[in-house]
Amino acid sequence: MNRRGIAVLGSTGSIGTQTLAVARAFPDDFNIIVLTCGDNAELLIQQALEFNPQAVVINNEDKYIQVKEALAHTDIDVFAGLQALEEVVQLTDIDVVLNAIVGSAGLRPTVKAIQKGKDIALANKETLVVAGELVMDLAAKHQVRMLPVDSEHSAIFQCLVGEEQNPIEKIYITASGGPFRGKDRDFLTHVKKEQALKHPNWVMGAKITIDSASLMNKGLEVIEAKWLFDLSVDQIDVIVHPQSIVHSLVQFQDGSMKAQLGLPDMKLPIQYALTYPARFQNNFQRFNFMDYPSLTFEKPDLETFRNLALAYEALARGGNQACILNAANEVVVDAFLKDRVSFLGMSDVIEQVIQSVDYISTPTLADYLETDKVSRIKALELVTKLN
Ligand SMILES: NC(=O)C1=CN([C@@H]2O[C@H](COP(=O)(O)OP(=O)(O)OC[C@H]3O[C@@H](n4cnc5c(N)ncnc54)[C@H](OP(=O)(O)O)[C@@H]3O)[C@@H](O)[C@H]2O)C=CC1
Ligand SMILES: CC(=O)[C@@H](O)[C@H](O)COP(=O)(O)O
Ligand SMILES: [Mn+2]
Repeated sequence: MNRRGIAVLGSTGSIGTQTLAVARAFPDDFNIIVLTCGDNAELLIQQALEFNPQAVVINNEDKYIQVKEALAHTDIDVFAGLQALEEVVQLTDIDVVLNAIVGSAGLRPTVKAIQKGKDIALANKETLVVAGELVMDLAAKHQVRMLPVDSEHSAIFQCLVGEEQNPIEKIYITASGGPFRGKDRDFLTHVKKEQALKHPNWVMGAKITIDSASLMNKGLEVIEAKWLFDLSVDQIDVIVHPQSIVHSLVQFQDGSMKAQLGLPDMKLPIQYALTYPARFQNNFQRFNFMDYPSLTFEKPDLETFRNLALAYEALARGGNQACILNAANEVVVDAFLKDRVSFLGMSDVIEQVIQSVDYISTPTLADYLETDKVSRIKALELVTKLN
């Protein structure tokens, strides 16, 4: 494989730092061209000094001077703001844009990168939740590869290698069930962010960890899978698997099922997205059957965890519904992390926002951006009213 030029969007986060750990292990194979972050200037500077990219972007414009001054003795170009993010993803030496931004803020840079013909390694599931049809059509038009980083989608992607001629009958997306698996609504009435932030198997950023606890993460992943693998809603099932060892399964037309297994470690799906179709030797910890004598499976509880049902409904209705769901969810998760809404209140607000924002059947990019904005305003209003 030629040395691959990589842009890491969201390099200071959980996926971003693990991506750089992978890049660090294979300096002859990966060349970091761009690093970007939201707010964490100190870590961005440290990463830039280690990887010597062509450009860095910090979204928070107030921190531009701090980064600029710290890198003044280097050749690294320093930029700030969303517009700059959309420009740097187009740099000639970039082959793959690994998008590890959290939230719908990841959509516009993904679109720009695709339009410039860059392959996308996608952790930022919100991009496909908000505008899956538009993004996948654009990727097909520009012959760009959409390489999943999300562990379940990477698992499905790996199961599909060599199966290009064989239609999928069904996929099973596994869910850990989160820290509140088996709990009832009485229990959930009183849970606090400290409890919700304790994921049983994965160490991740705060937003996705809350999504896992509320099962919204699984809802977003159902939508992400629909677009990545071109499936209908009834071909996508969720199965709770508390050990997070089976990362997802594909069932083919003859009833045969393939699964991908491994320890819960995001470095593997990140590495596979960057080396695909090759597999590189590494020293990640190996699975030991004796540590997991029993792998178990159970049905998700959609009545207690309404977010998963809401996501299925939004996907079935189509248009801008999943965009509304996602925007409302981003607002309520932020509010929950600030103790401004209760755990169960999050689904109440999301449901009300979906009911109140106008439906658009075939949205353009501008429609999605406007829907995202309007839905956030509505969700904020409802959160404020609840307080
Ligand atoms: N963590 C995981 O294991 C997994 C994550 N994912 C998905 O990957 C994505 C990233 O998740 P994760 O790494 O956990 O999240 P983190 O919160 O840890 O990191 C998010 C990154 O995005 C940056 N960022 C935040 N807001 C903006 C913005 N408005 N504009 C530009 N950059 C921004 C942050 O910068 P800063 O910190 O400097 O503010 C940080 O670098 C999410 O979509 C998540 O669902 C999917 C599967 C697993
Ligand atoms: C690592 C990863 O891909 C996460 O999306 C993970 O799946 C979250 O765990 P849950 O199954 O609890 O949502
Ligand atoms: Mn996942």
